[in-house]
Amino acid sequence: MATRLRAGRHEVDPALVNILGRKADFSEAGAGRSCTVIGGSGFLGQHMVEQLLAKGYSVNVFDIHKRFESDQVTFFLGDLCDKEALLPALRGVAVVFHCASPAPASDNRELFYRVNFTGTKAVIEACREAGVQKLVLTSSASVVFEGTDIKNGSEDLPYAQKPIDYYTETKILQEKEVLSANDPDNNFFTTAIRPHGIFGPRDPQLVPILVQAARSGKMKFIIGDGKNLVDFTYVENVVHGHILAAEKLHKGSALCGKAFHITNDEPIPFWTFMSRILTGLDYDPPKYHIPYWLAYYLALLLSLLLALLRPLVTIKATFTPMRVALAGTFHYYSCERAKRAMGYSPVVSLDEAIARTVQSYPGLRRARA
Ligand SMILES: NC(=O)C1=CN([C@@H]2O[C@H](COP(=O)(O)OP(=O)(O)OC[C@H]3O[C@@H](n4cnc5c(N)ncnc54)[C@H](O)[C@@H]3O)[C@@H](O)[C@H]2O)C=CC1
Ligand SMILES: CC(C)=CCC[C@@H](C)[C@H]1CC[C@H]2C3=C(CC[C@]12C)[C@@]1(C)CCC(=O)C[C@@H]1CC3
Repeated sequence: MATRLRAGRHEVDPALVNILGRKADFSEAGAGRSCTVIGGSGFLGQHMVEQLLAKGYSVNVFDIHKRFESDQVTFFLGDLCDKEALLPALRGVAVVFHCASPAPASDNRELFYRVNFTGTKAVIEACREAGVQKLVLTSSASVVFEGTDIKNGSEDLPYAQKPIDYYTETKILQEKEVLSANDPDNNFFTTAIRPHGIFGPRDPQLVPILVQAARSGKMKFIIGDGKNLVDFTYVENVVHGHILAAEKLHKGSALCGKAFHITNDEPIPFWTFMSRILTGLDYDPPKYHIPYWLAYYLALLLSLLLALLRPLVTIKATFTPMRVALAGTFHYYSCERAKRAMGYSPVVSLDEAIARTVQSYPGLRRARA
């Protein structure tokens, strides 16, 4: 069962109402200003909540954890796999944003399947039962990535037949469920946002992992020639894409049952991005090159060795074939479809995004001797 942590909703601060002088709206007819963010305690989820409140929406958060305080939000604590727990958080809202997932690093196949696949089916059923009109899923651009180059990939690329990991395999299953649930006859509309490499203040993964690698002396090598372009997307742009999607999703719109890449539209060499974050925090950037194929086979060898040793010891490698593929190949995507269908364009440039991100992690800055 979900635990409701606060009864009743507060009106938002009138100063935060949008610039047109009226409250923003998810519905054509002007009825729906309420939404639920499933996964609203997470990195992306918290940024979603902040921007939704700033635009004048009223917001419920449904999450297995409560990680922030706000008297403008109604919190519901529960597991999204439990439809009965979801229902109280979904009744009376126009839009559900589903951005909950176990962390990829948890490396737990059973959990990925249960939450991302069967849990998402529970979310869809609960939306239908609660009379929600729109469901916006946070998917991932990696659903089409197989570890080989993708340059300016469009949404027409087929789903990966060999996804890079099991987490991504369940993101594919999840996206298919959500898109096929689009049901205009019953006034239920679905869409999926596919971000890539989300970063920004309070991200618990990218910057902290990178700094940890730098502090333990593992950030010396550039895998490949360092020219491979990748999308890193500032969290506020990802949120902007989600909110636009919810606003433009209605009967007959081009968004119904479709997936959309949301990127910064400024692909950058993977190692330039890493170096800019590292130097911004006073760490040395990697400078020695190691050929891609050598790094890949070394990582493969290491993972085979660890698999052989697994009955005796369990060691989690930082240097894995999947990470080598992420760090050494091109994988950037076109967001033209989102531009056309929902009028998307990034609101924060990559330069500004990197500056804000670096500035937001004073505790990770290198201590000067
Ligand atoms: N961070 C990234 O670079 C990318 C993330 N995504 C997707 O974006 C979404 C959000 O990711 P992040 O904010 O980075 O993750 P996060 O780990 O910070 O947030 C996920 C939230 O989901 C909640 N959650 C997990 N299992 C739950 C359950 N059974 N019931 C209720 N709540 C549950 C967690 O408590 C957490 O608050 C995920 O769907 C992820 O797959 C997609 C592409 C890239
Ligand atoms: C584009 C994208 C999906 C980025 C987010 C994931 C990153 C957190 C990882 C992607 C490649 C990783 C990587 C390392 C750290 C974490 C990533 C940047 C290492 C630098 C860790 C130390 C090593 O031994 C080499 C790794 C290369 C790849």
